[in-house]
Amino acid sequence: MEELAKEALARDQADPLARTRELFVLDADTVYLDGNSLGALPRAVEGHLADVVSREWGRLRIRSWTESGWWEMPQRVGELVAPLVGAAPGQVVVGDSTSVNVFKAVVGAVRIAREGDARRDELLVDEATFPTDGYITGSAARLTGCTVRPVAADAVPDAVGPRTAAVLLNHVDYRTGVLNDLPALTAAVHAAGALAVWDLCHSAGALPVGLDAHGVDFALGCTYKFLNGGPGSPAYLYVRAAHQERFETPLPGWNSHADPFAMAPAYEPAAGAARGRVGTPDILSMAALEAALGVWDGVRIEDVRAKSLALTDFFLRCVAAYRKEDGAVRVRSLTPAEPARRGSQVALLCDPAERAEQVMRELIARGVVGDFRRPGVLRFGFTPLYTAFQDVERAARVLGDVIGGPR
Ligand SMILES: Cc1ncc(COP(=O)(O)O)c(C=O)c1O
Ligand SMILES: Nc1c(O)cccc1C(=O)C[C@H](N)C(=O)O
Repeated sequence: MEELAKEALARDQADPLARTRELFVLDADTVYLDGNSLGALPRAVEGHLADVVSREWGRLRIRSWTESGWWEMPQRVGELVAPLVGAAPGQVVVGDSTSVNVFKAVVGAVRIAREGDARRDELLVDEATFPTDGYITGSAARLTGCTVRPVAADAVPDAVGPRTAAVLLNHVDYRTGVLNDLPALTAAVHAAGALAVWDLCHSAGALPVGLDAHGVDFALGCTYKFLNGGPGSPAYLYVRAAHQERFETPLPGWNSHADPFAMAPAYEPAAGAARGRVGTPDILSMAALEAALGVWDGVRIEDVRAKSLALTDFFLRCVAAYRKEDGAVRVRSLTPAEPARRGSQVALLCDPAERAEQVMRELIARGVVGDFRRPGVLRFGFTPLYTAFQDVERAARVLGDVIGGPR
């Protein structure tokens, strides 16, 4: 087993992304593998937030809406997210939560689909979706007179048809870490004349997305996972340039008006990404996100993907090497070994499932932080900008110890 520790050291020494770890606040005695839920704190955030609070808010006060660029922040920070998801400028706006952006995107997509064919009255939703997407799509369906049909992502090409208005899919499954085939599924949705809406929460910042290249219609995601924006940091909405003129938001707040300060009684939508705004943006959270996105300077998402796959692959190998066949708890990976099907997390199903929560508690007590999802899944997220191969080896070794005791 010393071999694996030696390999981890050598791989860290050769890692072209090793320098970015220094940009984060981490502690030496903890292996943090929960960046797929809440990313670690980038060092630059604290000083930037202090300045925004003390100078921009404290001294400039109301002037900051113009002088500190607060008003334009949703679009400006959107332009920082755009290259990470493969979007040319002018298509991404930051604000609100993922849940709220699911609502804007799904209703917007239905309205556009109906312009083409008023009979389209069905929404397909990834049956394994993170719950909020399903709940919100259900409500969007009731409001637009659609029905919702949950389907497995792989079954979308067979299920989508002439009645389908839009399909909501998750790029990476939050529970299993399965990476869905965004190019192929988007193409299948389009072949049926419907629109594709993608939730990128678990892929943005971990792997290339290619929204423009693959013709995605709408996309949204949170910024507190692999984009490290902080707890509750604002989400983003992508509306493909070709749809922006026809995008009729279901939440036409005054910030999305063509001339907000006209305070006009009649609504006239803004052009471009600003149409996805609603009300006053949360400046402090958005400021934290803006500073956090600085860690991407000079980083290529392709390099991040290469390291992500190397980390998850190495973790699967280490887990296989360190687990004991006759241990108290057996684990089986729900995350595909096939790289093209793998996001940036590994989900291990415990047998017996009831032991999983206790296993994760024990791991955390021993300095390895992942999370637990019912009924018996241990989730480990790998953030290439700060996860080291030595972290991976240590996490698997501690896991082997925790699950390897007598039955
Ligand atoms: C795929 C996915 N969608 C949505 C959310 C959450 O949305 P919100 O930021 O609105 O809580 C999460 C995680 O919390 C998620 O994993
Ligand atoms: N958004 C979260 C929160 O507000 C509290 C605790 C966890 C979360 C999460 O991000 C959960 C996460 N989306 C998941 O994949 O399970």
